[in-house]
Amino acid sequence: MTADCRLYLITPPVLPADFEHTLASALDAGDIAALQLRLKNVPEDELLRIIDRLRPIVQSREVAFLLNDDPALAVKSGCDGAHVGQTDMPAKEARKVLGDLTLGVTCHNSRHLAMEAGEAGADYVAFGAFFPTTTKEPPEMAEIYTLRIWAEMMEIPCVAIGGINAENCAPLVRAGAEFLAVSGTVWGHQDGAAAGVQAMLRAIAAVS
Ligand SMILES: Cc1ncc(COP(=O)(O)OP(=O)(O)O)c(N)n1
Ligand SMILES: Cc1ncsc1CCOP(=O)(O)O
Ligand SMILES: [Mg+2]
Repeated sequence: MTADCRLYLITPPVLPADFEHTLASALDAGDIAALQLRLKNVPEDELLRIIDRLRPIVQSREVAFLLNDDPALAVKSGCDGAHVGQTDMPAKEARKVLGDLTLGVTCHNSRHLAMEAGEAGADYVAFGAFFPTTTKEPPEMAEIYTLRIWAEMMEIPCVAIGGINAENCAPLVRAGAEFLAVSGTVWGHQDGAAAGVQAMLRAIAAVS
């Protein structure tokens, strides 16, 4: 099953100057399902200012604006949802905080964690890291088998993440990932973020 695999962008760990412009060019380069703001160790007031700057750019393009780690701040700041990991807020609590907003949950390489996330009300589950990445030190690597079985058996959409690029994404698309979450391959693309998005979209479309 290769249809309907969409791109999910994660911001760089540190936002470069004029990121608004880069972000807009990436979002205008092709179909993007979501943008996750993922910044660590940034005080809440600064994060709120950043959200106020970036959220309209994303939401005006009908792209979901998701906040990493902090469901309460996501609600407070008008985001479309939040992504929580296993050591952030428990998924059940995150669902209560978010109401009807989108909830994504990190499940590493575990279908068991993904089942629990689904029972707690997750809108998507994320498996990874599938490939080496410099964006984060992943606690665990994930197997394509985990993704394939989940996609075959379960209705809840799954996101694949970790070191994904245009050259290595085909097996994840073939395994049934509904979304590919990428950061480095887009923001670090030698020809700019728009070219990074287009390379990913071409690679996804080429899978048959
Ligand atoms: C889509 C997506 N998948 C996984 C993660 C990782 O979340 P987490 O395990 O909480 O690690 P941090 O990203 O918070 O360092 C994610 N953010 N997004
Ligand atoms: C947030 C996160 N969680 C697991 S790997 C990863 C980093 C994804 O970024 P990249 O696409 O640059 O590997
Ligand atoms: Mg987290």
